[in-house]
Amino acid sequence: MIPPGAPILTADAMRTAEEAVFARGVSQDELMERAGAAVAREAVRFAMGRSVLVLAGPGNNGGDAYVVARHLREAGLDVLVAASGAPKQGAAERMHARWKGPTTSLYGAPVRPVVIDGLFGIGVTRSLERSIAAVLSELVRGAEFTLAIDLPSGMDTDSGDELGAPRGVNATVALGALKPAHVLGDGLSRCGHVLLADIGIPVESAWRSVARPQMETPGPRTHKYSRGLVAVVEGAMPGAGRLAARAAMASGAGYVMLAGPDPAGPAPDALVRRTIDDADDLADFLAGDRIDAVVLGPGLGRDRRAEAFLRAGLAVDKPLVLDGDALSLLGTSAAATLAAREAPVWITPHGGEFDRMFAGTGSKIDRTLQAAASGATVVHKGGDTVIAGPDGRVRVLAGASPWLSTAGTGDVLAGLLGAQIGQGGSGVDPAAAAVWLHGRAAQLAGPAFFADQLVAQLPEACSECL
Ligand SMILES: NC(=O)C1=CN([C@@H]2O[C@H](COP(=O)(O)OP(=O)(O)OC[C@H]3O[C@@H](n4cnc5c(N)ncnc54)[C@H](OP(=O)(O)O)[C@@H]3O)[C@@H](O)[C@H]2O)[C@@H](O)CC1
Ligand SMILES: Nc1ncnc2c1ncn2[C@@H]1O[C@H](COP(=O)(O)OP(=O)(O)O)[C@@H](O)[C@H]1O
Ligand SMILES: [K+]
Repeated sequence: MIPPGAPILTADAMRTAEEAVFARGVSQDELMERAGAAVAREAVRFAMGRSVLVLAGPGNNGGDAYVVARHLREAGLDVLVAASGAPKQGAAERMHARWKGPTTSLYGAPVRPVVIDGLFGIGVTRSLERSIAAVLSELVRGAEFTLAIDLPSGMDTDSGDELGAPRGVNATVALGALKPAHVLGDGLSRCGHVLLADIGIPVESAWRSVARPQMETPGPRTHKYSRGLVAVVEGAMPGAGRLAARAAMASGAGYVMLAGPDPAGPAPDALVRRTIDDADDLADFLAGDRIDAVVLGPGLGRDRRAEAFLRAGLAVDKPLVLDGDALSLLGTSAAATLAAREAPVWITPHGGEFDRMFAGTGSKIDRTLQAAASGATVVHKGGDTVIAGPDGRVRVLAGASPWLSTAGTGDVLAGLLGAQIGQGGSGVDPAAAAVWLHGRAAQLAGPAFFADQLVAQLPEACSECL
């Protein structure tokens, strides 16, 4: 569980935000006291009177840990600090000096039912030594509940790669803002529930976790065309196009058309079918005045006809979603092709498709932003779905149901996005709305669902946004 709509800051950006607070006259001690008090408030609730082992490292994460230990002791709990080297300077050293309770070495610390992990936070620069990682892992495994201060110790803050962090942390209190490691990669399985503590650091960030969108209830003047006409292009695998079309229908589109060489098929009857003979025919159809958004790629195929359909789609001056086979066809020329297009375009690659289209360096957020420099809004899917716009805005949905890893759920997302952009909106906002609805529908569907059943949950997910 990740706090929705929360800012995400890199380690450097967090330090800059912290400096601004110091420049306004807040002392380092005051900020550390706030951080420790915020973590202690959560820790007391979870400890429920059990004895606590506070792990304290040599840096500021350790400084926070000594504050937590003091508060928990004042609350009447039995607290033991296990230190890996005492802090030598600054606020952390002063917090260490204020700790009057028992302290032991990290090595040889006893297992206790509650562990507070304050060894390392955003200052980790290299993999933990094996001996530290092993002790940490053992103490966490032996505990009934572990709460990490800012991050589980041994995470790369900006990429979410684990650098020795233990498994089994139940909750993490993110200080001041989320960091990429709370929402990316290994962080998804290492942080447990992520709680966010406001410690009075003003944070500005173009990067945020996805929040529940606000949808509009149709009014007396609404008609089917004003709610968006979405055209879904069907190809070699008709089921995929139909899933996308049904997802658009079940998420608020006023009118959905399925266009392809042979668009007949099972219900729903409300889906309007249009036979397309060739790419010229498709271009004429898509250019029609009424069409607000085009979805192209699910089940399209990769043959010459599919290529021609893709060219026709790219040439149309309408908001466009490219998914699946369309992305495979774009391949390594994706960035150039997308940059050449003037009308808005969204692409929805999974990790494999993304890697076939873009090189890129850095974290998943960095690489998705680099891809969005092509002018497309990029929805880089996975357990951590990263949405990046050409304007530099980023939205991340972390921790969606892993049951989504079933064929056709990507087609559903493409249709959902078609419905969102058919109703207006640009860049990351409609993409974040589509990804939220997709994730919520998956929660509602529970375990072991298949893509059709995900579509069935979309009206319920929409009802939560009204
Ligand atoms: N920024 C904010 O807004 C606020 C930040 N606050 C808190 O500060 C935390 C960041 O503190 P920080 O910068 O002192 O770094 P931290 O995580 O304690 O680690 C540095 C120490 O660990 C060591 N070390 C590193 N890697 C290692 C390894 N692999 N193996 C072994 N050692 C390793 C490193 O040693 P060195 O690399 O110098 O040898 C250094 O001694 C942040 O997460 C939050 O809790 C709050 O108090 C207030 C608001
Ligand atoms: N382990 C997972 N946890 C959360 N979401 C996942 C996971 N695996 C896949 N998903 C989501 O499921 C969808 C799968 O899309 P995709 O791979 O394109 O499937 P398909 O092409 O079969 O429709 C994406 O929205 C992705 O984010
Ligand atoms: K920590």
